[in-house]
Amino acid sequence: MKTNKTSIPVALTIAGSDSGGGAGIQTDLRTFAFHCVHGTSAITCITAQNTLGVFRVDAMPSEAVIAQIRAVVEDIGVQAAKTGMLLNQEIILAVAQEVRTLQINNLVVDPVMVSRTGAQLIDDDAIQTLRHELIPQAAIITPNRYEAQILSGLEIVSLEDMQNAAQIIHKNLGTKAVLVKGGGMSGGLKGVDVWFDGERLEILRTKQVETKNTHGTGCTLSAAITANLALGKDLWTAVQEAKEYVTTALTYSLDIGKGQGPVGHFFPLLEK
Ligand SMILES: Nc1ncnc2c1ncn2[C@@H]1O[C@H](COP(=O)(O)OP(=O)(O)O)[C@@H](O)[C@H]1O
Ligand SMILES: Cc1ncc(COP(=O)(O)O)c(N)n1
Repeated sequence: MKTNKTSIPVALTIAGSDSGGGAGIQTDLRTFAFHCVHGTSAITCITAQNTLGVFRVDAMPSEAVIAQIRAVVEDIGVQAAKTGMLLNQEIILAVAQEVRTLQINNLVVDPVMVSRTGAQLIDDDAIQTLRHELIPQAAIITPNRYEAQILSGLEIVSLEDMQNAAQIIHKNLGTKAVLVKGGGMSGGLKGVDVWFDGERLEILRTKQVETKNTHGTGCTLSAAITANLALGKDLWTAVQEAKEYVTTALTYSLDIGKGQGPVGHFFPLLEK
């Protein structure tokens, strides 16, 4: 049988495993695949997790995280990368060092600290390291409401607060662009995100999707941005298209488990 040798963009996710398959590495790889981007991974930790919550977290040794990143980048090469749940200070330092040394470009940092169910997903001392070592190397960071509060020091209840937080985070943390996500907001702001890149302050609005099944929205959005960057799109286009992708995935979210089910990626197949 003849094989087709296909050249394809490659993206890397450096993140945690979600046993329930709704967030983390599992949803990142799925998102890459639905963008026709080859997905590679460096696993930072293993969570025992389902639609009801996170029950246990086991960290990978930082040397194992470093080895995975090097194995991928030195052989296959990546056009874009994202970070998700990095868990502790040692892993964040290791990742920041590798990103610098291997000159990984197009880095999307999803500063996973607190889930929308309120579960803390990172050690307290790791937040400072994330802020000073990794975020300055990012093309874009994508904090949710609670993460934006931690990074900006502002309490966020209104659209104006989201706009102020995006500007403060951009000024203080040295990233090229910031997207403050509104999934944790109330008062009609759930589908509303705020972008700031030092020049343009933009509001990305979509319809608010009425579903309890929102597990994995943040991971899906940052993975879709990463996939779009790997495909060669500029940052603003990558964000706009990723926002459309996550909105559709929410519309097709999966009613599985007893709690918050995951967003659904199978919409192109279901619509056939
Ligand atoms: N109910 C909803 N309707 C429409 N968009 C939503 C809804 N919930 C979340 N989103 C969108 O999903 C993306 C992820 O945001 P968010 O849920 O705040 O992130 P995280 O999962 O990190 O907490 C954002 O683009 C946000 O606007
Ligand atoms: C392993 C892992 N990584 C990230 C998240 C955040 O998920 P969400 O996209 O719902 O904010 C999670 N719950 N588990």
